Amino acid sequence: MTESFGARLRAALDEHGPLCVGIDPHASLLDTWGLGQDAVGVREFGLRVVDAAAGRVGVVKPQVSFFERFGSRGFAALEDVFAAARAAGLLVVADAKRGDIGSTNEGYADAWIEPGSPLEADAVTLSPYLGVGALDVVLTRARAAGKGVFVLAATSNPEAAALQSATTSDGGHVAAMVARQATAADAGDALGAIGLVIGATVDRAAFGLDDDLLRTVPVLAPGFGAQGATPDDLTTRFGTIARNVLASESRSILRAGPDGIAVRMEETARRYQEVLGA
Ligand SMILES: O=C(O)c1cc(=O)[nH]c(=O)n1[C@@H]1O[C@H](COP(=O)(O)O)[C@@H](O)[C@H]1O
Repeated sequence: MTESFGARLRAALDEHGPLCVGIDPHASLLDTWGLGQDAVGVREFGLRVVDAAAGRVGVVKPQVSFFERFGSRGFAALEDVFAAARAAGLLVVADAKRGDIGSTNEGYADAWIEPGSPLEADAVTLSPYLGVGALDVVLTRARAAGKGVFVLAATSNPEAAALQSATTSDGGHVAAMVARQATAADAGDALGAIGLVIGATVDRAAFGLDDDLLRTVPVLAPGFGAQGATPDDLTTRFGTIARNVLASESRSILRAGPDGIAVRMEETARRYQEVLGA
């Protein structure tokens, strides 16, 4: 039987702690890393981050846009980065933020979480703006294939708060409605396959994202590092669910450059472990 994404994520979190390293080859970072503004540059960047991550963290999160900007060559580079990461035993979260009407979502499931697909990842980020129900096909396919998804609930960027904390017709909040609908079928005692994105910069209470709703839900929490949240926010923001949280950092790690990145990752990973008392 295929091992569930929740079980694989649990094992990665328990072995390596919460740090998830974002692979975001911003144009400015390619320059400082001495790499070209082309598909060769983003491929090399991604492979070097994977090299540093292997054995030091459990999860990497390549940001698709920075590869996509080079068209088919960029996607080929992304395929190589995914393959190298998975071969190194890292879980790969494709930060693609997909989400469309149901029939089109089938194509996204084929692309990002279908075993054997050229862009096969372990999980993909999804936007629920066309309705959580429209994502059902991806959620069902993820569970069946031992893959995961992270649905955007309360994102780390300040512009999102008004929309995501808006009040729904039943008096709750949009983010909580997304959380409830997306994770409804995942009830159980262990981590599920359907995760949520909840920024480390947000006040969960303002979005109705109480612990009760999130007990067994994997949480992808960007906002640590460059956006201002610190490792201590793992416990101050997430409290009793902190052990189910992936603390995602991109620029704060990547700015260490090709020579410093392994040490930066190690130190940062250790800091999160200390916060959790591991
Ligand atoms: O889905 C994401 O990963 C994501 C969600 C969110 O709420 N906020 C957020 O910053 N992200 C991504 O997380 C990364 C954050 O990068 P840094 O701010 O450099 O750590 C970027 O790749 C964002 O696209």
